[in-house]
Amino acid sequence: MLNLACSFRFKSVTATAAFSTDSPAHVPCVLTIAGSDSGAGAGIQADIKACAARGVYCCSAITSVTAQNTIGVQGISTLPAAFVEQQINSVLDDIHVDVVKTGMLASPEIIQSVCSRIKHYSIGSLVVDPVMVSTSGHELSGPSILDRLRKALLPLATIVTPNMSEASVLADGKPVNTVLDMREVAAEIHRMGPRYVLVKGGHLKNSHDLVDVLYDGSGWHELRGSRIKTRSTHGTGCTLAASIAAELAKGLDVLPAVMAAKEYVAKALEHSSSIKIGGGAQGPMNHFFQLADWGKLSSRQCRFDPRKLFLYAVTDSGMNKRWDRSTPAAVEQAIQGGATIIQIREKEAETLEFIEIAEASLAIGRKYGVPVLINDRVDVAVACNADGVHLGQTDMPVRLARSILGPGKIIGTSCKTVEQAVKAYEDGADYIGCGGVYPTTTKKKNKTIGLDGLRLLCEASPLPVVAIGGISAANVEEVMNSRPAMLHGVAVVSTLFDQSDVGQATRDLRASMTAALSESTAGKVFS
Ligand SMILES: Nc1ncnc2c1ncn2[C@@H]1O[C@H](COP(=O)(O)OP(=O)(O)O)[C@@H](O)[C@H]1O
Ligand SMILES: Cc1ncc(COP(=O)(O)O)c(N)n1
Ligand SMILES: [Mg+2]
Repeated sequence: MLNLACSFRFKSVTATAAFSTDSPAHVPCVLTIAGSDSGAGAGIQADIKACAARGVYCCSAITSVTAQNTIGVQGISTLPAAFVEQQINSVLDDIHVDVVKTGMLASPEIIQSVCSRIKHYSIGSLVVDPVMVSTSGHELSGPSILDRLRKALLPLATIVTPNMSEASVLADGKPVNTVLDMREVAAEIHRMGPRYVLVKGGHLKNSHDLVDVLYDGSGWHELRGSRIKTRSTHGTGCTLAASIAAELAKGLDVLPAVMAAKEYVAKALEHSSSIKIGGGAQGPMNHFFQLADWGKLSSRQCRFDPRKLFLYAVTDSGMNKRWDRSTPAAVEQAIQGGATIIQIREKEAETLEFIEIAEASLAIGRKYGVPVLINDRVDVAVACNADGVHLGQTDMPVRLARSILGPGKIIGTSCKTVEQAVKAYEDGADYIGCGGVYPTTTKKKNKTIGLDGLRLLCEASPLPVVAIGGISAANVEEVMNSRPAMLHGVAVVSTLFDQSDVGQATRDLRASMTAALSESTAGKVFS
């Protein structure tokens, strides 16, 4: 548990501001203009759920009402454009909306009305999900809308998010079957006016990985994720677009917003594979898999669980080479021995080799549910969709890394002083690595702060702390018995990896930690 005394001291200023009556906090707000899905897996219903799950308020203007379920679409009733316009006026005349998101717009007249309202209310952030065919394969908007979509709506869009078949239709039937096709069609659609184009790869065939391609007018970002085996894919596109709108409403730039939204959709899919709603081929997702209160999520996705810091294994390429074993093999042995979090530290590897090592280690971590972080290299972490990064004081600043990685990734940073710890908290870090507690050869020129330095920082830190530096089974009891309030674990390098048997070394360390815990008298910290 976090020590409230410590965290309260640093949060008291924030807490006062957050609860002061004279300036109520601004709640990020999205207006979705889309169709209703009676099955509630897609459309307006998905948008409102996704926004709520992301901590954002969502208003709605309904364009069509569909009789729909997990089997398909049984009927569509499209509303008059004037009434869609009236709904939009009602919202925007009264409520401050940060981002507008459009879904199913089934007539050219409705598109015209939407464009006129976007201009009239000077909406500066617009996410267009060009819904044409539902995931169940039913046409939702026909070719009659294409002209207005391309010429009137796309030029107003911050980002447009077609799936592969929608991208093909927008590009006059150009085949879109491969990632290369996705890159090319994204550039073609970009020429129609949107600032960003995200071609979604959920329908990529014969590919273990899923790739979404984001094009910003000058370069492409291939956002990879593993395909999740589930029937609960109804509404994935709506949910992604609404989540992007929610992240933009919270102030993220487009790339981090897309990445945070992808992360959310992937987690929702992972948590939905067990739910069984409806009898059709595509069931809905569980948007609320991480139920949390409004305030917490709007600033950051679910809080980092500090228990993950308990036995923190930091790999070392030199040691693994010395013992003639690959880093992924060492990672698996450490996890099997009881490591609770992994950091891939590759000081000599070239970028490609680092990415390959990281991807292989991530696959192992995901198999055991153990987070795998990347040391220093945010670019490598983005490239392999790692669970997060650990940054030194001279690496990329935490605040910048947070803006790139979004709220869903774990960011740790090394601190020796209380000032560094407070700044890490203010900049959005999840935990602090504090050391070197004892002299160590693993990190050159590393000032040793001793147990006193560790205790001093832990007592003042607003974030969970993991101790690092020369820690082994021989001295871990002393570290744990010092029991500073925010200490949640120990990070070790040579104790595990400069050994012939990593698994056994990990088990020995864990046994010493468990023994120290059972004898300790101070309050529970290593929970
Ligand atoms: N089975 C899956 N596993 C992981 N991600 C998926 C899966 N299916 C879709 N996605 C993701 O969901 C988002 C929506 O993609 P897609 O399903 O192609 O859109 P649509 O629902 O509009 O057809 C994309 O980010 C895509 O990568
Ligand atoms: C009313 C409505 N709007 C949009 C979709 C697209 O759903 P998906 O996100 O699966 O492409 C849908 N099926 N129904
Ligand atoms: Mg879609």
